Amino acid sequence: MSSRIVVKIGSSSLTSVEGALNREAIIFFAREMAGLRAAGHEVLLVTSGAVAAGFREIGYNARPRLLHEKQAAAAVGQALLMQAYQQAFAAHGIVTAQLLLTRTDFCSRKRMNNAGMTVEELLKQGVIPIVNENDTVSVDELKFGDNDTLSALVANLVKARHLLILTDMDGLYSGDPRKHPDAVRYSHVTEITEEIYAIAGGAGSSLGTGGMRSKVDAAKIATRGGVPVFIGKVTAHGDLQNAVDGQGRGTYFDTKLSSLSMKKQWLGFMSTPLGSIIVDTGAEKALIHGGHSLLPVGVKQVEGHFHAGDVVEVLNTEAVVIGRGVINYDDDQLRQVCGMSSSDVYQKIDSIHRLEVVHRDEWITLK
Ligand SMILES: Nc1ncnc2c1ncn2[C@@H]1O[C@H](COP(=O)(O)OP(=O)(O)O)[C@@H](O)[C@H]1O
Ligand SMILES: N[C@@H](CCC(=O)OP(=O)(O)O)C(=O)O
Repeated sequence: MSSRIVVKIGSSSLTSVEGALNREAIIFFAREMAGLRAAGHEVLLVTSGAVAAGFREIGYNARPRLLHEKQAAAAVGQALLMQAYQQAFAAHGIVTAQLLLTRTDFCSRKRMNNAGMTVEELLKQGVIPIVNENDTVSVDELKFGDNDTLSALVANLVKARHLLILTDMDGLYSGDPRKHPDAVRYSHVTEITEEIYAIAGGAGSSLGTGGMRSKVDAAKIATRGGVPVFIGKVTAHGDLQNAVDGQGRGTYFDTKLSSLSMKKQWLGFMSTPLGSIIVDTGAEKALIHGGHSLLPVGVKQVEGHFHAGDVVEVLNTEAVVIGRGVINYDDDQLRQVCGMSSSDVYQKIDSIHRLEVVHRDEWITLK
């Protein structure tokens, strides 16, 4: 059956430790993706490797750590990366397109929809869109950093049938196999729990950025959007097709039965919160388990400057983020009424459009 597939390839699979593009690897992946196309699938590629491919060329001895150095290396490496993909796909008669995206492109629904429409047109014309983060213009606090999150957002945007995150490890293990050789592999994860996060650990190889942790983050975003995820290794002919067919060397993450609406996906994973509020345990329960709206009485503290209609992050008393929502108050209004009963709020403020601080329809649980 034909379907739309997003393939994400990490730096560790595309470059050597010395900082050069592994052209053989690119030729191999292009051939495998051409195979998926020949089998009737639509393919989108999210690729890392610009920094890794460019740092030696620009004159650095090791992968740079400073933002402006990484950006400079990416500017050199991105051109090399695209040139290599273009040549490799052209050998199979496939045209490629470059899409460089930033987090802000997803924060604005208009820009996101425009990107979506461009992708649709490219796929319609038989082109393979090749996506990377626009490293040159991304500032630190608005960076995806790794491309795992980006691939999940792209997969949700195009309503992919599968997201395949390819890396140098054949899936998620019970501990980092580099440090724990006796770790065992999970072939299937039905729910991404705290335990799964704990074993995914910190940053990854010397070439990559996100490690397993960011891949699990990505799996959470994609599966909540209704896209099943594979994290694993593709090194031999047929591995990629096997990954699509459920026979891959890696870990499969199931989708939630009821996938989130695009509106809630945007709220949870693409919007930029402009402030945060801390709520008490009663309000936490009401929001997470009761499916209720947040009322002023449950708000303990307000941080940041925001206006009604902005998105804020909601934290519990242990400072853990429990979700995000669209706020119905300006921050100074909310400071005046936090902890108050609803009747007192009406007396304190003359004109409120809504009593709820965050309405349940404008809320997403992230805990
Ligand atoms: N529990 C785990 N299971 C598998 N790999 C893990 C785990 N914890 C950490 N890792 C590390 O994550 C690395 C992959 O992440 P990364 O280097 O960012 O890859 P990429 O460049 O492909 O995105 C692996 O090489 C491995 O060392
Ligand atoms: N946009 C960056 C991606 C950074 C990175 O290393 O990502 P990844 O290998 O996916 O963890 C690049 O192309 O170098």
